[in-house]
Amino acid sequence: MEDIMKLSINGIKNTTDWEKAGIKLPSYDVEKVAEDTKKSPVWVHFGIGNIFRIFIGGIADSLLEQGVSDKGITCVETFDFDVVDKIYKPFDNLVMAVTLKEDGNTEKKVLGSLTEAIKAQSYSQKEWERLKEIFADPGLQMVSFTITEKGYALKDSKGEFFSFIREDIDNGPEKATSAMAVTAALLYERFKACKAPIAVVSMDNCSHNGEKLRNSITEMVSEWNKKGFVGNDFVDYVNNEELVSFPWSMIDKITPRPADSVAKALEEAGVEDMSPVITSKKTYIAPFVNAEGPQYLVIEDRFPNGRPQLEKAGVFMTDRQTVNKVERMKVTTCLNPLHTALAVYGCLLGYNLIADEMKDKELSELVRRIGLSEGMPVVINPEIISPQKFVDEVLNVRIPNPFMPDTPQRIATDTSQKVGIRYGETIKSYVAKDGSAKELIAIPLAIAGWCRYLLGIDDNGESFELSPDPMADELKKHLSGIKIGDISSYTGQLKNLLSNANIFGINLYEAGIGDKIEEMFVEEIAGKGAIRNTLKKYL
Ligand SMILES: NC(=O)c1ccc[n+]([C@@H]2O[C@H](COP(=O)([O-])OP(=O)(O)OC[C@H]3O[C@@H](n4cnc5c(N)ncnc54)[C@H](O)[C@@H]3O)[C@@H](O)[C@H]2O)c1
Ligand SMILES: O=P(O)(O)OC[C@@H](O)[C@@H](O)[C@H](O)[C@H](O)CO
Repeated sequence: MEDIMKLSINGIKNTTDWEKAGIKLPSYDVEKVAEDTKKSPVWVHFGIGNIFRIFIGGIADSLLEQGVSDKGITCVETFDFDVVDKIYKPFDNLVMAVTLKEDGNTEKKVLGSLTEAIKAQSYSQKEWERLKEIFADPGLQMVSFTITEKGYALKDSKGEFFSFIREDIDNGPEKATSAMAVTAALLYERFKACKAPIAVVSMDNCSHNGEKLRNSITEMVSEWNKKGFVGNDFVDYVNNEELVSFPWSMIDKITPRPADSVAKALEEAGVEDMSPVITSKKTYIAPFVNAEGPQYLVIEDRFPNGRPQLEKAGVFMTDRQTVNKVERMKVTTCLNPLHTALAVYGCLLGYNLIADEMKDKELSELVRRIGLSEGMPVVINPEIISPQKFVDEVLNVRIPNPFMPDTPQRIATDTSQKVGIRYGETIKSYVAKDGSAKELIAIPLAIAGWCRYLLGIDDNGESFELSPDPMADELKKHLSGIKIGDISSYTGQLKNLLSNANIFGINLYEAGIGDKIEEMFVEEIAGKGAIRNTLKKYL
């Protein structure tokens, strides 16, 4: 029996057991770093889930290990308070980072760089006052975000404010609840306290993420201004990029939900209480995070109050144009569109592991065509990373990594929020180049697959649970009346969806592929096995 090791500040004091188990520990003084960071915070992060913990937390850990920084990250959650209560507090904010290599080896390191975890609840005076204090500190340099794409949205697909955003607008900064309102309210505190500059950095997978974050924050502030909650001087502060900058970024590291197999291996090595939890808000999280080794973070170097030496931890610091090119390369052509195709077809064809799908002749061909034949011709080379090398690594090393417990079900989450970026941008590039996107086959097939996925019935006729999506109810309504095995039940139900430029970034009929997608979809509802047959026909 191994000695029991507890992931806690006291637990990691007995270094020998951890070393014996092959788990690296922080060489810096975790308690001192936490104490110093609480006294003068420099970096706050919102959306403190899996990728943040291993990748951004790993960057801060690396800077501490190298001695180029003596501060960690202050973690803030606006959405899922269970994350703080179940995963941060019981483990003294420590993270067990597990890297799953392609050769089957794993690297394990405890990260001590997450120094405080705060629930942003404006109704809880203690936590709200603490947040105000942090934002009032002139030394605070940056606030970053991984709150998922939907965390930035203020309006629904009809262009109306969501009801929770409407409440945030009506209730003003003191009662903010959503991530955007909380951020705007805390920037207001900073403005009132010191007017010091700050960088507000989205690290989510959305195209032009900095612009998206900026638009949402400035819109919230403008609505509050109209209602008299904040003055014009604050509006000017938030709109002045010399004072409040919104750098663009590109982030890349496949970070699956925590796997039971990894929890078991850690427990067998002697680390106690490693079980994953699924919170009531459906965050899949554990005291550990499992992820692949490759990682890329590219950030626009626009930090008006200075910044940690991120480049020392492998972050590419560059200009906005280069970030935009890298981001387009990854999110719109070389990685995420492939992922979404594998997500929807994986659910339809009964897969539970992305790596297994790469052994499937049709699915492997589908993503090769999306990335290599259809995506690559419209990629603009960002120079700092080679698109060809990048896509080759994605297709041949990263997605097929058999040790990565990544699932189509995870990637299928919130697809309605992503299709516009993952496919719409490439479709628009073809329209700009050739006048239409008619020559595309694999991308329309991926979109038809998503529509077919929304029926929640797989290729064997068995029903499956759709992954969460904020538009799920609305989308299901679009498809009402469609029956598998009865192609006459299709009477044009997809037309509203496929013509919705809010979802796809472009009206797909105007792009010349709406009819083709309908045709593929109808072929896919013909009966059992129709999805497989359709893939074979087109690939
Ligand atoms: N996991 C990956 O492979 C990966 C890779 C690159 C980029 N990303 C980006 O990071 C995001 C988060 O991924 P993750 O793996 O950490 O997910 P996760 O589920 O582990 O964490 C998501 C975090 O965002 C918060 N959140 C969710 N919805 C929110 C909302 N509406 N408003 C505010 N906060 C909200 C959650 O509470 C949680 O803290 C992704 O959506 C993507 O944009 C993820
Ligand atoms: O994180 P999401 O939900 O935007 O998308 C799911 C995956 O495609 C994504 O997480 C990838 O794993 C990631 O983009 C790789 O860097």
